[in-house]
Amino acid sequence: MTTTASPLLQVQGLRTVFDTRAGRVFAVDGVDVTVNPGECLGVVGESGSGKSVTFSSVMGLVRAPGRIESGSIRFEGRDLRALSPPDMRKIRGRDMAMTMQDALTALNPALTVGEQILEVLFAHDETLPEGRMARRRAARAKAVEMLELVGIASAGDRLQYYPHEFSGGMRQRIMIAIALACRPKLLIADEPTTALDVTIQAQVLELIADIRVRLGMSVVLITHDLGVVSEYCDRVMVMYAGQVVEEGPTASVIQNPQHPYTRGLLQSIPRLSLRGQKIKPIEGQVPDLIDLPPQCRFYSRCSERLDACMNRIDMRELGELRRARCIRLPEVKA
Ligand SMILES: Nc1ncnc2c1ncn2[C@@H]1O[C@H](COP(=O)(O)OP(=O)(O)OP(=O)(O)O)[C@@H](O)[C@H]1O
Repeated sequence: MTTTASPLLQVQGLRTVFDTRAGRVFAVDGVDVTVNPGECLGVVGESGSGKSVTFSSVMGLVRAPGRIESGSIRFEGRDLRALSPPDMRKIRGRDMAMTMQDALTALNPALTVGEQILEVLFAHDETLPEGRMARRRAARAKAVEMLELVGIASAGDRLQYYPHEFSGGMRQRIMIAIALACRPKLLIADEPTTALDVTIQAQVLELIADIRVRLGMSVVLITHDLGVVSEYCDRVMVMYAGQVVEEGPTASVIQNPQHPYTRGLLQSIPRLSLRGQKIKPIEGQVPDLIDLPPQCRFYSRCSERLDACMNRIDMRELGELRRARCIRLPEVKA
């Protein structure tokens, strides 16, 4: 993917916190994200690393007790944090859309899937004709088209069905259809396959990959699975305890991981474990995000730690569009 085109999404220094009874949770702490037009960015990391909160922040969907404390979020150059709630609602749905991990709770159980797709189209689709009946007819035709696009047969009839009448895989497809109703430029798919069995997982991922090419959109794929990233993503961003710890073109990161955490992730999955090495899980726990010491966040779990890792560790540019947050790495001066 070229780096010369202006980014579709550019996030800099994002900090999102949750004020809880136990204290302030630094869920996202100084995260930078770039998504270029047409590319697929994989976001990987263990549970609680801040993947969902980062992209809920981008979508303007963080709710109290959470809030964005600082950072800038630009979409096609527009500063999203400066937009009014109605202007942000317009962008959400029309220009960028996010599908949630659990389709059953994300969909409205009281509305048919047709009503839910129509709701999005009526709110955002400026190409619908004037006049109540003509508008409804055109929107219905588009809803059928979207269900067909995500591979749902007898789409016209299925518009009358409620979410619970579909299987888990079908519900994910419906959520994708709703997200795509207005042909957004960016689709953020948060763990689209978590609740699904392996065959259906592959179908949903293929579907997203296929639609991405057909609609020419960018995709952010949030996942625990580096295997999925290696198959579908141009670039990967590895998150740990609210920070990005490594980033770069997928093949380069997977063949030559620079951060000990990325190496740990690779060794903990069967398909991609480095040649000749045994599969082994990363020992220890993600640190408590409330009381974070200034040191490297991976310190307590890192087998390569040095005394100097007790200091604050910044991201280092490594050349070839790669970056990692580890003191052991030589910095490349541009
Ligand atoms: N509503 C909330 N209240 C308090 N803390 C929260 C809330 N939502 C998220 N967090 C904090 O933010 C951290 C990051 O959450 P996030 O959902 O972004 O992780 P994730 O990497 O997407 O994990 P998963 O893969 O399990 O979805 C959590 O560990 C939690 O500490």
